[in-house]
Amino acid sequence: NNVNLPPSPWRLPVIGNLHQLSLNTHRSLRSLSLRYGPLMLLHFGRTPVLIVSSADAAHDVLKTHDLICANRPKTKVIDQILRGGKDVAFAPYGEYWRQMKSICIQNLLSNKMVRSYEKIREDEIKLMIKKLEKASSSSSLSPVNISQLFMTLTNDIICRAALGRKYSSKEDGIDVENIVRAFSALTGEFPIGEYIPSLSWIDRFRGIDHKMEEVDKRFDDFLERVVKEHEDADKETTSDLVDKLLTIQSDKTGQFKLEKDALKLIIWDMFLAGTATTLSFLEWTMTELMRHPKAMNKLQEEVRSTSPQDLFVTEKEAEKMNYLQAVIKEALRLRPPAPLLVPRVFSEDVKLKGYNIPAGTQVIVNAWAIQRDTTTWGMDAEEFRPERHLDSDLDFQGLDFKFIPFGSGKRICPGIGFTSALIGVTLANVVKRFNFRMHVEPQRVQHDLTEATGLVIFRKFPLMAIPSSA
Ligand code: HEM
Repeated sequence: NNVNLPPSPWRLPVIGNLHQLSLNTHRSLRSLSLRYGPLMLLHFGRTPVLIVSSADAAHDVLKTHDLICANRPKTKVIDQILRGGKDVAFAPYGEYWRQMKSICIQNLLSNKMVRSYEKIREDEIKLMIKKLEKASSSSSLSPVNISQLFMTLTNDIICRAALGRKYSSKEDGIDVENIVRAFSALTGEFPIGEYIPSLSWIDRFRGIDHKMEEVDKRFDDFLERVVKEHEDADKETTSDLVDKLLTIQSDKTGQFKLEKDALKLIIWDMFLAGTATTLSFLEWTMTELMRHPKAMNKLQEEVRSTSPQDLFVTEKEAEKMNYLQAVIKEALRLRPPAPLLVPRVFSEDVKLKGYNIPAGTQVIVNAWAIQRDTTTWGMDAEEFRPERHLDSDLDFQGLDFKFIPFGSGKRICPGIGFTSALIGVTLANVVKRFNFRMHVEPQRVQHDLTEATGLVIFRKFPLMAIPSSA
């Protein structure tokens, strides 16, 4: 029944509203929602998709109706790479998902586990600082690819915490960073066949199907090797995530059976959900700081005055730096790494603000638009201004719906602690030791802030800067 559906823009036969979306979906969706309202119904092909664009509407969906909106839609990428949602992030809501999420939390993401990786973080940040020192002492003053440094940092930390050691292309002939990039690019390719099955040939023609198979195969080969290495290793000496997963798998007495595919998909999720988002956060935060020298100076003053010269800023110190914490919040507000969160789907019919939404409707929450809404954030909502957080208790734990970079409710990101521990101490140590001059290649001046496409938004072109020792 089509009675009292939310407002919809005019749509074309077959493709629905797809022609109204640009590559930067969060931006086109906001423009449409400004005309059609905070609850707007679009059609991707024949699939109905509810677009949620205000804090108030997000509260209704993610809190009031969290339970019937806790499923994820099924897609081709999920079917192929994630074996129909046998991972955590795309598992259907239910007992399997609950068990899988709790395994990740207990064995990698809990506060206790996160604290145990402090030394790993410190080691890797120090290595990154060494690279910056080398660049800053060279007489050539050549720009450094900051995005690449952050990619290596996050990737190496996840590798060491989850897999027990670093995997790099040089020694292992395997380039994990590249797989992460390739998969992220894939989430930005709009698979038309997903929504319009009769047009699936276009995906084959564009090579999406082939790229998907390739990413799948490369990552699977990598994981196969990691698992084998752990199976062969001396059990007494190691206890990383993979070891723990193998123990759970071999436990025949427990009620939950962890299949081999599921074990690999947990690792896959930790990699993709963890590396891409954290990298995106770091590169955009540094971008904003370099574009806002006043904020950068204030941050440097805070860090340099509270942490003794030449010493590594500890995590405890970083947690207490008010301006640093405000910078982190402001970057998560203005440039949420996953601007449309992760899509959900209604498992039952539901009534929202008087509108009828049928079961099976997909739900996209435009956190990016909500976090730039002038009615809740004020007229300067588009500006990067960390000061707005200084006298406020507002947090990103998913309780206040005007600020939801990690989502909310049952499906909230379980990696908030893991990420928070890393980003503060990374930023503090980097800005403490170096001043940065942004370097934009002349042919890219117009595009310096261009966003790549994908579920997680990277910079389209890497952030380049010339560091000098402070
Ligand atoms: C700045 C960093 C990060 C951001 C912005 C972020 C954001 C998100 C968002 C928006 C969601 C969807 C929430 C929802 O549907 O309501 C999510 C889910 C998830 N995130 Fe994160 N995340 C980050 C870091 C991490 C890290 C470090 C890990 C693990 C190592 C991780 C693992 C996951 C997993 C497994 C899910 C799926 C949860 C579920 O479906 O129940 N994330 N994240």
